[in-house]
Amino acid sequence: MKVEHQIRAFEQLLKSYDGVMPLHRHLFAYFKQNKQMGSSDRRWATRYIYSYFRLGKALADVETLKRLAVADFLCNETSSLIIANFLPDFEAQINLALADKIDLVKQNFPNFNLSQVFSFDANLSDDVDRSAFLPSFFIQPDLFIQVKSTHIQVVINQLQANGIITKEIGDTTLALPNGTKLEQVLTDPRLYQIQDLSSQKTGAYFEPNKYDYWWDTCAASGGKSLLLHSLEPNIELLVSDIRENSLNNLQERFQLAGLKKYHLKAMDLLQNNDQILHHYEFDGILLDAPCSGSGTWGRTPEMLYFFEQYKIENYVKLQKGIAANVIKYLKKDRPLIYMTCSVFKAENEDVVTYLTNNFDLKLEKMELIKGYNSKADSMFVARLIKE
Ligand SMILES: C[S@@+](CC[C@H](N)C(=O)[O-])C[C@H]1O[C@@H](n2cnc3c(N)ncnc32)[C@H](O)[C@@H]1O
Repeated sequence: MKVEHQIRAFEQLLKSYDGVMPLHRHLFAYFKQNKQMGSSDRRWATRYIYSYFRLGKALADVETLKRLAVADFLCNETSSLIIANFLPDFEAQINLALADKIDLVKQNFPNFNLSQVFSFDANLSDDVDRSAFLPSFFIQPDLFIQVKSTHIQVVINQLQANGIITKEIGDTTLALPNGTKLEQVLTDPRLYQIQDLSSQKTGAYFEPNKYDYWWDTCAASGGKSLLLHSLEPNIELLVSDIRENSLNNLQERFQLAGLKKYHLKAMDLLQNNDQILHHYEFDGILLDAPCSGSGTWGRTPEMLYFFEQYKIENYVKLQKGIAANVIKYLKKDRPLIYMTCSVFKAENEDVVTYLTNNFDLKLEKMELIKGYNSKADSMFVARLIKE
């Protein structure tokens, strides 16, 4: 395929995308509309546009296609027509270690500044290691699944029989290459749950007791509820979310996992819900809050390019507002588990400080679970006890 053809396909795709919808959804719609693009065209256009956004705001003054060549060089271990055409001297270096590739780019583009890849540096939680976090955007994260320890060997066998490189992480977690089509390989969907590694690690903060009644306040399709249930199968749950359709998905997942003891309510937790909830008292509350998602931008690198700073404050208002409305339904001495998939201090440690300063809550422990060294997302979790 000629490079001109790939360039045209990339430029048209880039022009068509405004950052409003997630890039993977845009690509799905775009390829559906552009049926003349064959599978190879689609694959290259996808690789190029993801590489392009992984560069964030770095080298903004460099011409688009040259910038794409730098991005594609940093993000891939195989060459491309774009690299061969626009950075021919780099082509032979495609298999260098990432740190060496970054050095090579710096030597050739003195304006290259890693901190412009993620241009919200000043907002990061304190213990993010910038020197590991920033280059992590050039590496595609893995796909993680949680599997019951009793089934893990069956699952590994099925994956390996299909030639899928499988990394075992602990007794119940597997890391797989991103894009693995699990439903085509694993015949029984009850055997596994897709859940990021850091998300799985938040479970260590839940500490439920047998027969507890917990509330998953922002349940979406139920990832954290399923994690809680895997830790304590006797638990009873109230699950809620403002989005009714996400709760439909949750019901399917609960059925597959055999989670039966639950009640479901679609609720806007910024409103007063006393009419519905006045008699409720929970042994634990999960608040997996709506957030910027900045800990997951390795999977959605378009956000490095399109996210706007002012949005952080909007999320903080949501987080504080929802927390303020749910705490009163928590029993004394029991935990509120506050979580985000953000790496921003304002959404994490600062919200915790707000909660301990304004409510009868004491911080037991908190952590920014760093995924950037494990090809995973980063998450924040805090365990706060009602006094
Ligand atoms: C980070 S997601 C939750 C992910 C989920 N817990 C999981 O593990 O898959 C945050 C959720 O908060 C919900 N949400 C946003 N605003 C809300 C509100 N005002 N009241 C209730 N839920 C809200 C969103 O619909 C979204 O599903």
